[in-house]
Amino acid sequence: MSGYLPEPPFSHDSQASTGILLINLGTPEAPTGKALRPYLKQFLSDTRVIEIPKAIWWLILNGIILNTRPKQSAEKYASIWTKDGSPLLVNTRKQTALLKGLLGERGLRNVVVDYAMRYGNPSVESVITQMRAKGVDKLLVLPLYPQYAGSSSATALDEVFRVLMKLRNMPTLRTVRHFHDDPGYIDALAQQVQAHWQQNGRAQKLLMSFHGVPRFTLDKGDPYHCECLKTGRLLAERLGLTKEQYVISFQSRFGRAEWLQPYTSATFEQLGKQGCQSLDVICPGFVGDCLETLEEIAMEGKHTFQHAGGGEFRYIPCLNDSPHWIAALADLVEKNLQGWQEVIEQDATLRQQRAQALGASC
Ligand SMILES: C=CC1=C(C)c2cc3[nH]c(cc4nc(cc5[nH]c(cc1n2)c(C)c5CCC(=O)O)C(CCC(=O)O)=C4C)c(C)c3C=C
Ligand SMILES: [Fe+2]
Ligand SMILES: [Fe+2]
Repeated sequence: MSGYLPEPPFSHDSQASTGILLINLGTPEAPTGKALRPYLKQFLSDTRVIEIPKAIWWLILNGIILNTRPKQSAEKYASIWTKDGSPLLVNTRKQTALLKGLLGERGLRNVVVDYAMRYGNPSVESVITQMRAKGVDKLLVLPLYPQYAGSSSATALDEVFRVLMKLRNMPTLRTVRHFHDDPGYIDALAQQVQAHWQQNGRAQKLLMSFHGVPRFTLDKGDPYHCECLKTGRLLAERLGLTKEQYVISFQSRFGRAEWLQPYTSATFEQLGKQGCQSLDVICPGFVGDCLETLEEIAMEGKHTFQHAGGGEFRYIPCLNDSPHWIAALADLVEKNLQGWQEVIEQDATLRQQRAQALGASC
C-alpha cells in the first residue's frame, strides 16, 4: 500500500479549479476538560509552539500541564461558548461563507473556498483531500493571522506542506505569509474603531493588545514583534492618534519564560492605578473573537483594570463578519490569485476546442 492520500484519477478533460484555503488555529470540540485534553495535547506538542528540548517538555506536558490545564481552560471556554459552538469556529465559518459569496459576486469562476484548523477539526488534511476531489489543482493558502509568527502562520503552512508531501499529484501552491500592513486590513480595523467611537464616544486611551510570544523568538529572528508594532502604528496613524493616545501590549503569556513586553495584564493594572477614566481596547491580531479576546480581555482584563482603580472599560469586537474586513479579505485573495484565473479561463477554452476537434484527450 502506498502512503499517498486518495485522489481522483487524472484526466485532461476534468474541470480544474482554484482552492482558497483559510487556516485558523483550532478550538476544542466542547468546553469540557475531556475535549480540552486532546486539543491542548496536539497544540502544545507542536515544536513551533514549544521550543523546549522534546524529552524535558514531554515530562512537563504529560506530567503536569495535561493534568491541570484542561479543566481550568474548560471553565474559561464555558464562559464564552455559544449555542453554535466555540466563537473561533463560528467566526471562521461565517468569514469563509461571506468570502465565498463575495468572490462569487465579483465573478470569480471555478473557485472552491473552505477553511481548516491547524489543531483539531476540520483538519488541513481532510480539507485538502476534499478540495483535490473537487478538482482543485491550484491552491492558495491564507492563514488567518495578520502578523507572521513561527508559532502561528509558519506552523499552519508546515501542515499544508506535510499534506502536500502525501499527494501523488500536487496542486500548484501559493501562500499568504502575512497581511499586517495591508491597507484593506488596516482600513477595516479603523472602521471598527470609528464605528465604536460613533456609538460610545471616544475613551481617554486606546489599548491595542496582541497575542504574545516568548521574547527569545524576537532575538532569534521572528518578525512577529515588529509586525505587531507596525500594525499598531498604521492603525494609530489612520485614526489620527498621537503617541500619548494609544498603547500597544502583549497578552496570553504561557509559562514562566519572559514574553514580549509590555504585558497586557500589567498594562491594565498600571492604567487603572494611574486613574485612567476610560479605556477602549482592541485586539488587532485576531481577525475573529475567540477565547483570548472574549474571556482574557473583555472579562478578565476589564476586572484587572477596574479593580486597580480604572474607570470605564470598552471592548471593541474583532473584525468578525464586518463587511469592510470581508472586502479586504476578498481583495487580498484576488491580489494573490493574479495570473491564475486567466490560466483557468484559457484552459476552459482549450478544453472546448479539443472536444470540438478530434476528441483527443492528451
Ligand atoms: C494570534 C496568533 C497567535 C499566536 C502567535 C499564538 C502563540 C502561542 N499561543 C500559545 C498558547 C495558547 N494559545 C491558546 C489560545 C489561542 N491562541 C491564539 C492565537 C495565537 N497563539 C488563539 C486565536 C487562541 C484562542 C483559541 C480559541 O479556541 O478560542 C491556548 C489555549 C487556551 C488556553 O488553554 O489558554 C494556549 C495554551 C503559545 C504557547 C504560543 C507561542 C509560543
Ligand atoms: Fe495562543
Ligand atoms: Fe489566554
